[in-house]
Amino acid sequence: MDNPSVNKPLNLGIAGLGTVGIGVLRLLQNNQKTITNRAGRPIRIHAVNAKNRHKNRNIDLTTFKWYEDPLDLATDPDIDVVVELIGGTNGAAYELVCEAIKNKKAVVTANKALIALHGNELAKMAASQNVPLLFEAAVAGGIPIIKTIKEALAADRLIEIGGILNGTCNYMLTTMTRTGRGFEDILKETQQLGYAEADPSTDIDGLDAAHKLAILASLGFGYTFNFKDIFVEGIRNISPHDIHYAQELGYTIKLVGMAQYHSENKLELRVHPALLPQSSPLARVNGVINAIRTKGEFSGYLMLEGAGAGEGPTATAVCADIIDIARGNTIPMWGTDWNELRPATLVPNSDFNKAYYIRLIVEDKPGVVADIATIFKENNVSLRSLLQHKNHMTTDSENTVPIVLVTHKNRESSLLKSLKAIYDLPAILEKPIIIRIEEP
Ligand SMILES: NC(=O)C1=CN([C@@H]2O[C@H](COP(=O)(O)OP(=O)(O)OC[C@H]3O[C@@H](n4cnc5c(N)ncnc54)[C@H](O)[C@@H]3O)[C@@H](O)[C@H]2O)C=CC1
Ligand SMILES: N[C@@H](CC=O)C(=O)O
Ligand code: NA
Repeated sequence: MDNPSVNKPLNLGIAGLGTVGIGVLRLLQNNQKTITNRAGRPIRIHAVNAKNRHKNRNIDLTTFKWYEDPLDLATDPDIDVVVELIGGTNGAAYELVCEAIKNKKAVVTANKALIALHGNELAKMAASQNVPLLFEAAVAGGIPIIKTIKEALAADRLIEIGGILNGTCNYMLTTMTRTGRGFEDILKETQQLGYAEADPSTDIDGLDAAHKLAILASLGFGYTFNFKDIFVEGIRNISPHDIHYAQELGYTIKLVGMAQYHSENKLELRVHPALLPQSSPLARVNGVINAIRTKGEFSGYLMLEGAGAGEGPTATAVCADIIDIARGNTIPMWGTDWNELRPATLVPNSDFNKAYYIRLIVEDKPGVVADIATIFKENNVSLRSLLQHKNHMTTDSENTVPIVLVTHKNRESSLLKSLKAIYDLPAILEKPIIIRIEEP
């Protein structure tokens, strides 16, 4: 087949020279010959942009044109593809992507926040200008999950997608589990490794995982929904004590992002810490590694695991998109026309139906356990186990004791109602800790 663009170089304009941007420059330089062969044409960096031209990045930028304003990349007639690696949803990144599309440039971005919040609007713009907009790096860095859903699973209807979507949280929880160290202590170390978002609260409070989950759900199920309706809870309240008790019960604590198809126009999307049975495949995914499992009506279960963040893996995903554009792959952004996506509502957490881990700090005196059990009974919450632990959590009182409860599957509204009443008991000394249990 004749391809008019064979051997014509593909010219890139790259905005953002941080962890991912520098990774892309290095990868394109190191593997230039292989990439040219596989792309079928040379791929050249024409111009770059970042906030600070003079920062030492240990890489030679003198052969590229430098723009002070990222929007100049969108209007430069010599640029074919704008690569947005700035991050964030407002301001520079959004404007650059819109301007690039308006100027009929292909766009590659690693920006999950942008795609999660403005994806459908951008898909519509890209379709109207007939340009590709690719974002493999935006979900789970180097794991080729976007391509897998869009291409390999294109024939199937997915009913579940989820897993471990944030490398920073997974690294932190893994290190807390291995060392018994506390949350704050480990946070700084994680930031230095280059995995965390510019504002680490985006990672720790679950927002980054929610961005990725929203993209996976739109792509995999074919729906749009209100991003704010995703249930999101981060890992700030996870203590080494809960990690320890969970281990005693045969579980590991991970931050999970789960999307489930419930019925026509109804989806369940949630991000929260969860107790996973130690024998489950996700429980064994440690460190900065991410893992995503899909369940399709015909394909069944499929799990992909790999580096969800970091310079090399993320750059590989960005460059794969660039190579796709060079090859002329023009699959629409959501794998289907943007106007094929239907609106869905999301299940509120009060309607979740899960098993729960609960930790209470109680005054050790007769009748407390009976009072707790009565409240659960009144609210129709069924318990699976109750363990009273020797107190190694607090030093202030010998009469204080942790109680760890595990429930069967219950409606979350009933559980929350019970816990509110339990917290009102005078013998309950701290706000109850609740962690959902994710069982296969
Ligand atoms: N770091 C990682 O492992 C991963 C990051 N991502 C995504 O990739 C994107 C980039 O992330 P990082 O490289 O980690 O960020 P970073 O903070 O290391 O780099 C951001 C770059 O953008 C530039 N920049 C910021 N504001 C700008 C503006 N107004 N105009 C021009 N340039 C501006 C900065 O100078 C810097 O060069 C984000 O969307 C992030 O979510 C995706 C997957 C993994
Ligand atoms: N901050 C993210 C980086 C990539 O998406 C993470 O920790 O997973
Ligand atoms: Na990816």
